[in-house]
Amino acid sequence: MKTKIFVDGSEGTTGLRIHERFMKRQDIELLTISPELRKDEAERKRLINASDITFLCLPDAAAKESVAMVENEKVKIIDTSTAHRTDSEWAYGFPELSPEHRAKIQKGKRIAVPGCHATGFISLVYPLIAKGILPADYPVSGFSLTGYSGGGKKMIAEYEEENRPAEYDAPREYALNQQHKHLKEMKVITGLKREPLFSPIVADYYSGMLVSLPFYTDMLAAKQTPELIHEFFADYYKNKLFIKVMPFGGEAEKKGFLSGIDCSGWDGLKIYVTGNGERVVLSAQFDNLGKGASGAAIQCLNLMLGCQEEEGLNL
Ligand SMILES: NC(=O)C1=CN([C@@H]2O[C@H](COP(=O)(O)OP(=O)(O)OC[C@H]3O[C@@H](n4cnc5c(N)ncnc54)[C@H](OP(=O)(O)O)[C@@H]3O)[C@@H](O)[C@H]2O)C=CC1
Ligand SMILES: CC(=O)N[C@@H](CCC(=O)OP(=O)(O)O)C(=O)O
Repeated sequence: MKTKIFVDGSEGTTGLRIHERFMKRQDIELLTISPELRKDEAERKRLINASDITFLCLPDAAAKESVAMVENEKVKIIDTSTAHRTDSEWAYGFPELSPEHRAKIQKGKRIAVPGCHATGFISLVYPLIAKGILPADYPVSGFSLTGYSGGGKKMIAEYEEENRPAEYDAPREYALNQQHKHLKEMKVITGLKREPLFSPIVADYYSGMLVSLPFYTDMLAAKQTPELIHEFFADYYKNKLFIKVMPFGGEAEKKGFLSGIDCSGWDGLKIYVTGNGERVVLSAQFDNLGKGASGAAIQCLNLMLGCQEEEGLNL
């Protein structure tokens, strides 16, 4: 029997990507909403309760409203918004972090898909804290480059507007008040004692991310070198389809540049370890719309359905 799926917010950036990926799948029956009714509460409620699994691709407030509409206790929810990511009743949709995360997604009825910046940050910090390499009270800081699709339909329209301001031609730092919406999940999911100092930067390309976090090696729990940290990550993410730890001293270092766009259109995440004996930089490179949003959401769905984890994804 086919799994009935409804995408609430199917005309948004993330919703469209999720919808597109289902077009080719034989195991799924898509429940669709008429465009003119897509914000109609009664129609959304009807479709949510008629589905086996509903994806929420909505702003936070609307995502909370949708969850409150669930009356059919069999309905499972995969929420791409920030609304439920630190709620312990929800599974955090990042299966590579630990066997416990994977199991909670497989058995779960409520799954929160990680935020895009948070995906890169947590892929780097969670393993280091879990294995005692990074003290939980380390003052973690970092920055993150993102394509403008990370800002959804509104930001896409602003960047693609013919008479846009000249400042859009250059990368722009934001979240200057240090209150970015992903800080909470970065702290709660990794176990850090405080929220990191985190500076996102949006630039003039459609999609792709590069999250980079610097560390002093002598402030880590045991004597570390970039080579040892590289070995650690390669082992931690060994045999993971969606996470590749790139060779130490490989192509990127030979070129001398890491780009924010390299993983655009790909659903996995690459990790780089660079630096020297005193200072090491860990970087996660991926697509904000792939492993940072719709790719991660579909990966969670596949785990819940018990099918191939990579079904319908670009790897
Ligand atoms: N873009 C990205 O890289 C990522 C986005 N996310 C998250 O995914 C969610 C969706 O984001 P994104 O796709 O970028 O946003 P968009 O703004 O592109 O899309 C949101 C969609 O939700 C619709 N919508 C708004 N309110 C309601 C409502 N009350 N009922 C039904 N539909 C509604 C909007 O309608 P309308 O078309 O009229 O505007 C729009 O189509 C957000 O929570 C976002 O933070 C997560 C990870 C990455
Ligand atoms: C460029 C840009 O504005 N990007 C968004 C991130 C999009 C995202 O990941 O949003 P969720 O938290 O809902 O997952 C931002 O930094 O707020």
